[in-house]
Amino acid sequence: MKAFLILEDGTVFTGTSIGSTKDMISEIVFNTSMTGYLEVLTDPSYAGQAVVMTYPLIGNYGITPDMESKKAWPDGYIVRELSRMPSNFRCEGTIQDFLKEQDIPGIAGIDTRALTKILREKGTMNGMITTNENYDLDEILPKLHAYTVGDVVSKVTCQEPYVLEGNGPKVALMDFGAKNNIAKSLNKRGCQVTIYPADTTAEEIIASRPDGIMLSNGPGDPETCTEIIAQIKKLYETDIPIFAICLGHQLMALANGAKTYKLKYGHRGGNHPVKDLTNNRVYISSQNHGYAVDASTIDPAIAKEAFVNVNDGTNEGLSYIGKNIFTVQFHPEACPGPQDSGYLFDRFMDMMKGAN
Ligand SMILES: NC(=O)CC[C@H](N)C(=O)O
Repeated sequence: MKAFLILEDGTVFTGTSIGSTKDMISEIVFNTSMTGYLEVLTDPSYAGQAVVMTYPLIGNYGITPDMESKKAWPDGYIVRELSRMPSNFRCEGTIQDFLKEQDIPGIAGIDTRALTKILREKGTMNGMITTNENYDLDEILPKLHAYTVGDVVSKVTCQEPYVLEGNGPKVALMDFGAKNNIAKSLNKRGCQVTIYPADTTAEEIIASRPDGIMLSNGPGDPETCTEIIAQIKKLYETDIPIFAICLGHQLMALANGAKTYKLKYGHRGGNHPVKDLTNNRVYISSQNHGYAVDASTIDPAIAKEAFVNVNDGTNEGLSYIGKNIFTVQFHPEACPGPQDSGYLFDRFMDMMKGAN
């Protein structure tokens, strides 16, 4: 069956329908990872977005147990070619069946390079995937212009707290849409990790007397998370060590008076170089974000820039002055992507043990 991807600027790509055949409107973003398509599909930070994979062949090792959450989150999926014969010793099924099962509409067989060039030059924009050959641009384009995603954190967070047992430090992980490997990375280092819903109050977290607090990644515009930001401000006031990733990093900055802004087309992929400003070392990082902290709005008495993106100079991390708090925009938990910055979990362990 034919499918059409219609962009807000009126461009139309014609391809083949994959997954669900329902109509979908979403923000279209591109990811440059060469593998790890399952981790991308199950990363809750993609809620409210449709993902274009720039790597031309997707699904060649099928469905494997590499899920970063219980389900797939993107609104839509856009690929050049889907593998018809996946092959891997861990393969449990095809991506075609997975997309159908998860009710995610998609389109295959389009020139994803041309599409990515449009998004890179004009910036991220909204789009629609439809199988209706009689689509009417006059009706659709105003809908695309008007579309906004709204509050998505409440859709992806867990409903009840749950625990990963461990004999080491007790970590309270705030789930704004956490990827599984954040809790796993801490648990692997011995931590007892309690995962809390995003609307848990600071008082409740503090009362549980954690040795450390972890603020997770998550979807949407950080500025819309006003209630969570207010709770994070109270967590900042304590002496509890805090480590934050991606959305968590942005929310901690907002809680301390800094501003965030939307990047033209975001950073999504597995090879983004970031520089650690304490030793000028460059690490290759996994990234997935559309917003960034505006470094010029950070109060130098509160925090200093700890990492910058080598490609475009945007902020990639902050270290809070006089506090055991550090935050990064990239993903030390990888999944998918390089594990170069996994040492940051060790730094957090040292903080919790009082070494820093
Ligand atoms: N992966 C994330 O946590 C993304 C944070 C935020 N939603 C952004 O797009 O910038």
